Amino acid sequence: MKPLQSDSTVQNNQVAPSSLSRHLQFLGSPAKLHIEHADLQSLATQFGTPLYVYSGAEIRDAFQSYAQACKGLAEVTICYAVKANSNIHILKLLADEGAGFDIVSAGELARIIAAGASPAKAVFAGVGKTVEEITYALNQGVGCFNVESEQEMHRIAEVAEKLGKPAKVSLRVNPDVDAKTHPYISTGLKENKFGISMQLAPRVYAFANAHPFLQVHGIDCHIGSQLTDASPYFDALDRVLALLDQLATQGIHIHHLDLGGGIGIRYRDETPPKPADVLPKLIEKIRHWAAQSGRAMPSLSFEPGRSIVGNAGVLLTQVEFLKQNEDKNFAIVDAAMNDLMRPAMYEAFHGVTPLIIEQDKPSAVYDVVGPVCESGDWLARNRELAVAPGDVLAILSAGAYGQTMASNYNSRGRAAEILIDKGQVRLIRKRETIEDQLRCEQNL
Ligand SMILES: Cc1ncc(COP(=O)(O)O)c(C=O)c1O
Ligand SMILES: N[C@@H](CCCC[NH3+])C(=O)O
Repeated sequence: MKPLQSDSTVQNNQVAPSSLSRHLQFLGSPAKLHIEHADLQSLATQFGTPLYVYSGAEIRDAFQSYAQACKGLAEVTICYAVKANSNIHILKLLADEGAGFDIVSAGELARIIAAGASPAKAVFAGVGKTVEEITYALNQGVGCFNVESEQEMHRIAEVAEKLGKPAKVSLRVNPDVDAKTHPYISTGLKENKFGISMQLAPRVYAFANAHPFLQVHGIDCHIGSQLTDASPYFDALDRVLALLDQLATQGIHIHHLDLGGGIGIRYRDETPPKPADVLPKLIEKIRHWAAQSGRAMPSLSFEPGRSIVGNAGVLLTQVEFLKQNEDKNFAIVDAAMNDLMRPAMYEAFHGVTPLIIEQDKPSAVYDVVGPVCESGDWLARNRELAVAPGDVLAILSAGAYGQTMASNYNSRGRAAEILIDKGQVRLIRKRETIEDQLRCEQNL
């Protein structure tokens, strides 16, 4: 295959070494990619591709980086955002580490229950909670609803009254700050659908405070995802604290702050802040505010998703064909946009590397594309890769919003998932079969 002229858009070599994490390393000669001590090529041979593989140690380390950043500073619960990766074995691992959970649907609540976690440690966000979802959550004893509209507050009150079960509520406020991230994953601007405006919040709190079946628990604010700059967190916190002062003058006292998730990860060359860079400073600001206004320090929670699991996972995919059209080379692989939606949806960058680095193997510049019938079905563009048909590639930083955003488009089954943890290789989700896909449409 003729190598293309390299230009500045070409990603030289297969992988930005910085995207390889502590538990994802090339070992041996020839260099083979490993997660902890498991050889990924052997896993691809044993379990087939496409295959998601996660490092339990990486997930634990990432979770502990949050827990340690807050240790001794305040009463803090880290509520892992289930939408990032909702495999029940990963949820169990995190529950065992002490995580609470941020959920957005009855399905996510059912998953944490299946994982053996306590619903009381779950906060339920989302702009469109149905009566059925609210009923289920109250019956299961969900910790708190993060309420996103006045209408939703009324609905929760009605359901709670009907069931005779008081509901704990926090308002998710929209602070109208720019999280400086991709517009599709910014959530804290007034043009976004999320949260209640600062202007409306006092009225909704007053309603909740007066209702016999609502218990005002706290305030919640999540401004967006893949944040690489910490300053929007501080802007949002300033606005939240100002609102709390205003509410206090109405006799509404808030004792819990949920500051959301959103800390980014390195996909290519980003330098996102670490929890230890951000959380202690946020906590210090809250402590200072509480001391100045003569209040007790509130309890806190954070809702990280991507930064817990993103760099703990890779997607393994086999090269089926190398193809050349005009002046473009394609590496056609067996994973596609239905397995990893992020490139098609956000033009997101993911590092790519062959699992085995063979010296002297000729390289060329490829677009790595899947078999789905869409021109947008690409996983990586303009990458210099030394590959041949049959080789297996790792798509890096695929642990968050990978499998959870997967679909059956083109009637493709979802990939299998493997967790490497404490020296063991565990299949944590079977590959979806054609029969699995047909089940909901047959024998009706
Ligand atoms: C309400 C809420 N909390 C937490 C998260 C987790 O965000 P991230 O994965 O960026 O940490 C999200 C997703 O952006 C969210 O919508
Ligand atoms: N799906 C997004 C993140 C969305 C965050 C949810 N509010 C991504 O893949 O980056």
